[in-house]
Amino acid sequence: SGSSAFPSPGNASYEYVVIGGGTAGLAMAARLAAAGKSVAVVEAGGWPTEMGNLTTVPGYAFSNPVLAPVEAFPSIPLLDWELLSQPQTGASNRRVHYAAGKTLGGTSAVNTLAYHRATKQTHQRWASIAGHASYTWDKMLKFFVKSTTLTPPDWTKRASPNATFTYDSTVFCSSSSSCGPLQVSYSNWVDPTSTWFAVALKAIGLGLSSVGFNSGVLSGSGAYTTETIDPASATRSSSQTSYLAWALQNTQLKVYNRTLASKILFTSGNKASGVRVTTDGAAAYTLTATKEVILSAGTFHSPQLLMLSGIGPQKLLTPLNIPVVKDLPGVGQNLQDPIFFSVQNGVTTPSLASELADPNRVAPNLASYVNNRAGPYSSAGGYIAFEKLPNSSRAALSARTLSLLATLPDDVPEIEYLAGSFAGTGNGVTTIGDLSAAVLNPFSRGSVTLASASIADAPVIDMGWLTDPADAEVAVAAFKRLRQAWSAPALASWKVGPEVSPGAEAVQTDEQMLDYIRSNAIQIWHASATCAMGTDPAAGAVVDWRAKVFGVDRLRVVDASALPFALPGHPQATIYAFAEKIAASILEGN
Ligand SMILES: Cc1cc2nc3c(=O)[nH]c(=O)nc-3n(C[C@H](O)[C@H](O)[C@H](O)COP(=O)(O)OP(=O)(O)OC[C@H]3O[C@@H](n4cnc5c(N)ncnc54)[C@H](O)[C@@H]3O)c2cc1C
Repeated sequence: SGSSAFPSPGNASYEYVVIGGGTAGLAMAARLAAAGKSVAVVEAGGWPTEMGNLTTVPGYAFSNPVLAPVEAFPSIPLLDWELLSQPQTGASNRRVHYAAGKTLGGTSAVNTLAYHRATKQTHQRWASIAGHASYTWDKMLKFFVKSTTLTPPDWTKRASPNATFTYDSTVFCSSSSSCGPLQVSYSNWVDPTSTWFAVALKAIGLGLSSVGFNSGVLSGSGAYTTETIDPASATRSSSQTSYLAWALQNTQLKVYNRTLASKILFTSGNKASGVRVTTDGAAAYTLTATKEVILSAGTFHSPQLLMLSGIGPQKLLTPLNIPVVKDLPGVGQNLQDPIFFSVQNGVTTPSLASELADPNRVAPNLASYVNNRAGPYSSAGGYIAFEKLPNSSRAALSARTLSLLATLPDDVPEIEYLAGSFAGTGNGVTTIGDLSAAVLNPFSRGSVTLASASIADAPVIDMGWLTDPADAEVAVAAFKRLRQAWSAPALASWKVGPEVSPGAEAVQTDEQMLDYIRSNAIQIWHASATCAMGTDPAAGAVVDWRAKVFGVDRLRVVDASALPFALPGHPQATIYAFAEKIAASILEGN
């Protein structure tokens, strides 16, 4: 079926073959196809709507069972790779399920929708590590702009006391011709708990930002974050609903979904020449790439595919009898995974979680969503704040930790605070307010390695949580900040009863705090840098500034794995912009 966008399985040839129809992969594929290139995208999963409304309705984003970070996690094979980590030696030896989207849209179809950008000096740091000025904020801004369309907040629907704010629209497109497919807007409902958390965070010094978190400034304030929500329908905007939907209408892009890539093929001279794939587990075939193979399989699967194809640490490949195409020691190493943990109290207000859990609220909330695209179902939460720890917290840090933190640029926050909630526990309490802190710049390092030489076996994942003592010290300092925020006098009328978790009695000393964190911290789902960008492959870099893999030809890695380090905060905005940048670079002949 040569004219269909969804070709039948069988050998075929394209200029570009993109492995992974996820966040970065669909943006890459759409841009190359829009320029008239012949492009195929290979995606292991199907369509996110195979799980009904779960991936579509913003209110479900946080209650999606796919998020469960526990060993006994629910199986959702239509959406999730079902990855389970190695025991985390720094985190009570827990094995953790790590969600990763297995569907068109990839992880953009299962994430929790927060959209914001990194800081100006983060981009300067990226440019220095990549050895190329094109990663500076000023040079990257056009790609953030090109990937998105911003819709201002709908103040009628958001009508809620104390929840107005200002923001910077100049960092988004100004005319439809310069706008991109990803929809960025604000929830059409304000969770009352988040307005209280805004008060709490203000009490510890983090007032409301006047520009929001898309202008290259994060540290020192809170903000209602933009989200990847299409305001017209109040539904999730993923790379599938945005870039792919557009490309299917406007380009000749070919999509091989339910198709697993097992190996990148090379011709003599280490030139990538195509990809071995299988659709629905049937006979393998080859998609030839006459120009390039672009690997966008994500933080866990991009290094897996590189290693299965002979590119990686020789000492790991040889024992598995994988012929080495290129000994590249950094592949799968350098994994950086921010963790977060919370302090919880009963509170008097309803919240997103309690609204969705209350049987008496289902009918009115559904009516509001269906008829008016408003109410809790239209919302994915959204108050966050960033800071560098204040001097009062730094006083407790060791010299080593302080010197490690001093290697980060001045404007890079160390902690992110997130306002969340759970449905309540009885005793008259209907909502548990959940204030979390994330340690944004882990010094611990994890890895992705192989269990076998076969794609049938999941990659072996070790996030390395809290194995560097600096992360443990910063985590304890952040935990104390959470309690400071909760003890703000302004919250007295809102809080109900004693601290629910971990409990004021049970956790008092630094040691007890660290024990609690080791036993309860979870990932904030931002693992990255397993095929890190840099200039020196001997020092662990896997790709250069063009995202080209060192030591081979015609192969790039474009996704969260190619980021040089953990970005401060939520990465999807930057991953889309990164894909736009490399697509532009390819089209310019770089
Ligand atoms: C639960 C969760 C919540 C998150 N919340 C947020 C948030 O609120 N804001 C934010 O900014 N970020 C968030 N993130 C992080 C962000 O969504 C991811 O970092 C980002 O989507 C990763 O994009 P990617 O292109 O690297 O990979 P993905 O989007 O995961 O794409 C990889 C694609 O490759 C496919 N693939 C893999 N292996 C193969 C193979 N062998 N053959 C064929 N196809 C293959 C996968 O199925 C997938 O579609 C969240 C992540 C998770 C898991």
